[in-house]
Amino acid sequence: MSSVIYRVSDLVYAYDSGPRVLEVPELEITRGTVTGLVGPNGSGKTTLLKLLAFVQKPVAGEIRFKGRPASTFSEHVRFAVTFLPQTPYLLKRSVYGNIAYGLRLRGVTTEDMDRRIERALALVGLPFDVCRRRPDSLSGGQAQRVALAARLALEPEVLLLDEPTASVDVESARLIQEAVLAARQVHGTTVVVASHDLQWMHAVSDRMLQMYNGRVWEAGSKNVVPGPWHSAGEGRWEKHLPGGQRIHVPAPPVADASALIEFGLAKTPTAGAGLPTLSGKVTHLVLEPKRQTVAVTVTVDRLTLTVRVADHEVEQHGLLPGKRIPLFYNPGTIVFL
Ligand SMILES: Nc1ncnc2c1ncn2[C@@H]1O[C@H](COP(=O)(O)OP(=O)(O)OP(=O)(O)O)[C@@H](O)[C@H]1O
Repeated sequence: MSSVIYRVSDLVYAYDSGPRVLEVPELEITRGTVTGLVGPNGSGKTTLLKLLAFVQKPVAGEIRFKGRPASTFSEHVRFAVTFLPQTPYLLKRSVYGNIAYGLRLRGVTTEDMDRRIERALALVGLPFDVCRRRPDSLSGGQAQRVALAARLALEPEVLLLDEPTASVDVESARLIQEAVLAARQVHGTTVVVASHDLQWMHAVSDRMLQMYNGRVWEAGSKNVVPGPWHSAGEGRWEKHLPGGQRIHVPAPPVADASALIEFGLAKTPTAGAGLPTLSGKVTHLVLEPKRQTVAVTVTVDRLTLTVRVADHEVEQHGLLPGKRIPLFYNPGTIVFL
């Protein structure tokens, strides 16, 4: 069995006849992993999740699921993939009725039903007697956990979650995190989750993808740097930062295009030798425990950039908030979005 569960190629999506809101030349998702999608509002996270859920049809390109091309009506994806939208809808019936609904559709028998519902509720930290309650008597966090339990009860191969912790309390966010990790561990569920909660994402995801303007790339040291870019003559282009520093780029397609730039920590005399550098101040550090890395946020004039370093480098180089550090970049590798 291949370890790749999704293989996306040349995917394009646009709503009605509007502009392209998603362009993914290639993307693979490995079975049994948790992939986090991060990006600003409108960057395309929900759109990508809906395409992976096969509830929307791409304008162009293909999504292969378990090695086979899949469409919105494919039999082999219908029961394998389940999607929890940002504001899940609970039916006007008891909690039990809500969770049982999907199970009945899949032909689960009555004896199995109670066992699966109890197990799913336990995964999200709710007792079985919540079954009698009506959705309108639940708090926002409980309702979100019931909606998640309804998906977990299906023991799906793929669980797609859109902002599962957006409007829940801290305890619910923790329980949702545990439920996601348990689903992966117990059933080998592949999870793709979009969230703005970076700390939460770092705790659950094996891999993080960054989205911006409908594009996707591995999150890490790449930063979106907005224009405008100014011509410096002789084919040279640069951004003028308010403190007087400049970022040199290849010719942009339009003067206000955004550039994708990878920065490195110029920590030794040889790292980034010969490449241009910027001087910035460390503002905060976020531990990424699963990767044993730390995301270092650095402010360069008024531009906020992120650099990823191995966790041992933090101590080694005394990276503390307030410390001034040099960052290098390679103008030859810069692309425009
Ligand atoms: N139903 C729709 N009709 C037209 N355009 C849409 C529709 N839904 C989303 N869009 C547009 O598609 C783009 C991507 O939106 P999407 O909801 O996928 O982003 P997102 O990253 O999930 O945002 P958020 O973090 O706010 O949920 C945006 O420009 C948005 O305005």
